[in-house]
Amino acid sequence: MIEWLAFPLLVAGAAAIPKGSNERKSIQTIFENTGYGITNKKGEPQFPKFKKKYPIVDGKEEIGTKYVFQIPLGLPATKMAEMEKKVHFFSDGLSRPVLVEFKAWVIPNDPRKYLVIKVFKKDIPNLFPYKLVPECPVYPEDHKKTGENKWVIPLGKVLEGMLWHDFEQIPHMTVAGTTRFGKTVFLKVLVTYLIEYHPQDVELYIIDLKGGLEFGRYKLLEQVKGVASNPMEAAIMLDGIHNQMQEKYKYFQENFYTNISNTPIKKRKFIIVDEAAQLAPEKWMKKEQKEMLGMCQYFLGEITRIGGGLGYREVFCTQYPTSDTLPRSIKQNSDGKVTFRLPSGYASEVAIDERGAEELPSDVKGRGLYKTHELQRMQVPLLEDHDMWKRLERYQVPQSMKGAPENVVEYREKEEPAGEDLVKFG
Ligand SMILES: Nc1ncnc2c1ncn2[C@@H]1O[C@H](COP(=O)(O)OP(=O)(O)OP(=O)(O)O)[C@@H](O)[C@H]1O
Repeated sequence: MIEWLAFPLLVAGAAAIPKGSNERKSIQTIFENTGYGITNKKGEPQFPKFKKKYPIVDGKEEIGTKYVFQIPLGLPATKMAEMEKKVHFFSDGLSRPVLVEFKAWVIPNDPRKYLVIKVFKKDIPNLFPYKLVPECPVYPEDHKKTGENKWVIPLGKVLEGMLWHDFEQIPHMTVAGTTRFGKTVFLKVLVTYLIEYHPQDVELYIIDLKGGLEFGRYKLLEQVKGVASNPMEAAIMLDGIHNQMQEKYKYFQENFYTNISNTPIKKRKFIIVDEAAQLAPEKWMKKEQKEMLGMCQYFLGEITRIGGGLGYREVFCTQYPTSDTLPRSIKQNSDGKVTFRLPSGYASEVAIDERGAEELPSDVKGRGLYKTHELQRMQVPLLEDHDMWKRLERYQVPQSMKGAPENVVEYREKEEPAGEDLVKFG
């Protein structure tokens, strides 16, 4: 019978990785020591076979080596998925950062799936200044002039280079993380980058429930259409946005538009909520207060449910990810999930559907995980306030010229060929 090797048994009789051996041999020794294979009918152990290796390159720099192995026939895919998670077998053994993947098209013109062990020369940095964020490859060099309709932001540095989030592909995002680990800095990176790359087309609605101090100054930016700093203001703002969205829905129906990406409409509206736990109704609250918070959560859920195709993007942040603070309706429709360090595996499961955020280092700020269909470990760029304001101050306009942009209270759609819309503040 062919069977998956019971690795604890083998570990007991494990051979040490020979000193001075090369990486490839070390990986093979790790396969043997951890039982990363099967025994065939004759009782002979079979391990993945080395096929090829390639350099891993970031820009002009060689940052590691990719080892491609063919797995023995009969090794089940479920075991491969398990093994992808046991990456520390390799990183501990090789004393290097490692990624393990099982995927197709690793070898040119070969659609078969192979086991890929990527060994990197160095780990992601503990500090990644914003000014080192490279030009995003999706933006043409003269993007700031042409205003190309791409909505990508930098998330951070990962082992393989730079990680980006594309709001056209994944319109909504949740962000979790215990206080002081980097959520606010991440939001500042997001807002700054969006404004720098889309000064004409981005509209920001900020719900800052941490007292309104952190984002108060943003009110002065021409792209910021409203800052709500308590649940009542949030409810009014969200009610206005919800009305806008319904109008827009009708407008899309009348024009046979199915998704904003395929229309001439250039504007995108970002609704940023920090700290969402303040919107969770509590037992001790008065009925009216509970209803108001419930309404906010309902509107935020609706934005993620139908807003994506209409050009609304939600970024929903919380320190305490629980089923109350991160409602299912929002989480299910937010396919990009960022988390910084969290206090428990349970909180991590709520935030990203798996454990891991509780194991992020406690002494590295801005270290996070990004979950889509896969999980990536990243270091978010550090953008200091003075640098941010140097970049943004040109977009500051006197409050009087902006009207009173506290809340969105009325919405009118103006039928222009470009499909631009008007938001009126009261
Ligand atoms: N990406 C980063 N790189 C390096 N240091 C960072 C990074 N992000 C945050 N820090 C450091 O950690 C401090 C706290 O970060 P931040 O204010 O973003 O935390 P937070 O999670 O939003 O906390 P709170 O919820 O209390 O506002 C920052 O002042 C900065 O010194």
